[in-house]
Amino acid sequence: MTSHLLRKPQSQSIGEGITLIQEVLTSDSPLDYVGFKLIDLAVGAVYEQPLEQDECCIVALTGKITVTEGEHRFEGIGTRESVFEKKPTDSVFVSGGASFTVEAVTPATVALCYSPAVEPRPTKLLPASGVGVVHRGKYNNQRMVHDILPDSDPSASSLLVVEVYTEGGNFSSYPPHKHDRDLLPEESLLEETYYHELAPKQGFVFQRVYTDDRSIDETMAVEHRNVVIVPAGYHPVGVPDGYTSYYLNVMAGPKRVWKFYNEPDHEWILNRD
Ligand SMILES: O=C(O)C[C@@H](O)[C@H](O)C(=O)CO
Repeated sequence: MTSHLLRKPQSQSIGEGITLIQEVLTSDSPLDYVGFKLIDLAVGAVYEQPLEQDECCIVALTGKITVTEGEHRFEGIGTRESVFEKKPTDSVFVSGGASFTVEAVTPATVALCYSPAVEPRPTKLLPASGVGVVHRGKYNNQRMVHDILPDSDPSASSLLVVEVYTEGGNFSSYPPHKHDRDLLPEESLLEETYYHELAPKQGFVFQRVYTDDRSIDETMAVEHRNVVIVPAGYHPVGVPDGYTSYYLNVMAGPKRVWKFYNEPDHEWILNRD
């Protein structure tokens, strides 16, 4: 059966030195709020993007880039050659209605994270030094999180962006939680995309996306550079021994609050000594 939630990488030339690896649009996915692109840039390549109704977080996943929007110019940003250096990177937030360019100073991979521009916000560098690093979980449920655009940071009007590292033998986004009901303060409605990388590259992880009524229930073998779309439901990730998992989450919904709801059957996992 073809999965509607799992996207394999493509390799489509969309300009001189620009390769589109992933593209998730609201028009070709079950999502209403979240869009995502991943592009590879050769040195000197310039990607240009006019934004209309969407705001965008440009994440310098690897390599060095220069981002320009109007009079704003952020030169040579980006901190790592591989995401598996496990250090935070630089990003730039650009609001709806603006137009930006990304130029590669070195070979680079750039994540473009989109959501509706609810209110205008100034263009802003989100420097690596400002990224919160959080270690969560215990036993085989440990992960490290880089908060690039958490809900505590008002730089964006609807977008949330986070990176997560999970070592082999561990689960993350676990115990299973969801955020698919606009029911604050108990739960917020946030769609989500997962962009995955693996080290070493031939690895895979398992991700299950499922709702309480099982109208969605897919368990996917997810490989390097795949995207998993989470329109609703629980979305845990399990990482086989020997491999390290990285994923970049983009979330958005009607309210910019990350309030998740743990699946009651598995909540006991959080309450162990
Ligand atoms: O803590 C984690 O395991 C990361 C997840 O919270 C992940 O960012 C997510 O599921 C967001 O809803």
